[in-house]
Amino acid sequence: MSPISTKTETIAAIATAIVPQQGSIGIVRMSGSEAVAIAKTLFKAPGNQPWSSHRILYGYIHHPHTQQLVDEALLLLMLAPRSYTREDVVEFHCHGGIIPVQQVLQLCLQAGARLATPGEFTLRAFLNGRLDLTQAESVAELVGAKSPQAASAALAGLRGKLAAPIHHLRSLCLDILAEIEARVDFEEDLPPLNESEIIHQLQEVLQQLTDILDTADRGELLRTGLKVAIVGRPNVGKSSLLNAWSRSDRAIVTDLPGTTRDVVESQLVVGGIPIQVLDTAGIRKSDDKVEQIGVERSQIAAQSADLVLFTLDCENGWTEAENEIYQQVKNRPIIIVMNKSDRLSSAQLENLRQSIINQLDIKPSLIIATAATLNQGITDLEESILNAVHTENLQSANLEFAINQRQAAALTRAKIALEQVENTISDRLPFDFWTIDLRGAIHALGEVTGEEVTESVLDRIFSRFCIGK
Ligand SMILES: Nc1nc2c(c(=O)[nH]1)N(C=O)[C@@H](CNc1ccc(C(=O)N[C@@H](CCC(=O)O)C(=O)O)cc1)CN2
Ligand SMILES: Nc1nc2c(ncn2[C@@H]2O[C@H](COP(=O)(O)OP(=O)(O)OP(=O)(O)O)[C@@H](O)[C@H]2O)c(=O)[nH]1
Ligand SMILES: [K+]
Ligand SMILES: [Mg+2]
Repeated sequence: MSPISTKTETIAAIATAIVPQQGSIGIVRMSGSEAVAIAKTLFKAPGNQPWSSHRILYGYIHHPHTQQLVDEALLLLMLAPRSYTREDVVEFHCHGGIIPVQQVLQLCLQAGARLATPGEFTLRAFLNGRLDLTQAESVAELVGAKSPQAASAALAGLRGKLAAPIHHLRSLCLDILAEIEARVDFEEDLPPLNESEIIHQLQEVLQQLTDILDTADRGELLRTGLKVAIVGRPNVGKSSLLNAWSRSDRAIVTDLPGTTRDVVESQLVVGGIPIQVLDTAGIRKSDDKVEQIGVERSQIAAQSADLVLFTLDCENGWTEAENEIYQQVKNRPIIIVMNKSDRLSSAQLENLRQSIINQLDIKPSLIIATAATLNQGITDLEESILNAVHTENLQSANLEFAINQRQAAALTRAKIALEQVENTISDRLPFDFWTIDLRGAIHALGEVTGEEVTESVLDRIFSRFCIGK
């Protein structure tokens, strides 16, 4: 055990995904004061391989009492403070699957370690000052990333690209607070406050906060993504569209109207945005009890979607049936999909497009043509979706990280508090009033970095991690 580490409970967990009969290597890790001592009772390294930090040892894991052989493995030792948690860390790199790692974990627990709670390794990295809270949150976001773009934003966060400016802004606010507080306590002994300088600094902080807050929409898109519902009357080709788009046979397609009875889901990624696509039952009045429930579910799906792909059959054009359904969904963001475009000449298609534009008063970029069964128009569909969610702003954002909802909420509180300070100054209220809101802003910034955060907030954040992280 390294001299600077104090005694800590030793935790253990399987750090890799466990899948029966799969995964060539599985890792069990331990962190805490007893990690090395426990490892030494389980792991025998032939020859004289030194147990020194950042070394890999080769050997065998045995049951400490029966000497029963459990696995042939590698052991990685990282001694405090040079480890992820800043405590002594031992990793057993075992054979994959589920049996070796579970047996090794059991041995660690029997030898005195306790099973780690979700995110507890990263919690320790945070509590021991290796990561601030934004970096710790980025770890979970990186693991949960559904696209390379989401991973890249998380990695920027992990590398402190958000932490650095927030720490900087907080310390600027602390400096301003100190300046003002000095006047509250010793007004007579000090030169007068340079008010315009303070106002200038506040404006600077507010501008940076605004830039950072502008990454929230991108964060939301990259993390949560979009729910897109394909809606329309029966037989227009909704399920065919889902299949063409997801390059699968996910949904049943037949020439019978009323084929889809329940909502069918598929996951896609478009421009880095995870998209949950819902194919729905064609909307019409029906005496069939099952179909009627399906239609109700279509309506619920449309209302819960971020975007509705309102699909029609080009051959039938825009009919009264379309009008009726459109009335039900027009409160949602909509893209009109003219499917079965292969059934029309390009002149006819253009006429249909124009008549829809005239009737609905809708932006031309929100009407696209597809021929689902021929896999045509999918690229246009995706472009139109990215357009509809304004990703041009998202891509030009020159900040690599993207804040999450918790961070956005706290930064908004900080922004409002600083705007309040500006008001207090222009209203010429006494210094005490300035400091109240300034402290509020400092506190909110501290909630982002984790310098001022309650146990329950930490619990909420780390409980979303997986075990072993
Ligand atoms: N096997 C393994 N792979 C892994 C991890 C791990 O813990 N184990 N990681 C876990 O998430 C990530 C890598 N992150 C890590 C971050 C810091 C340290 C570490 O030991 N840092 C020390 C020593 C640095 C040095 O020697 O220069 C330090 O920062 O003091 C290790 C892994 C991804 N891959
Ligand atoms: N020519 C042509 N036929 C299509 C196209 N898309 C779908 N179809 C055909 O239209 C019929 C209905 O397709 P589906 O995908 O089942 O339509 P749906 O809207 O899901 O129908 P319901 O689930 O019954 O509401 C099938 O026979 C498809 O092969 C297309 O782009 N062009
Ligand atoms: K059908
Ligand atoms: Mg269908």
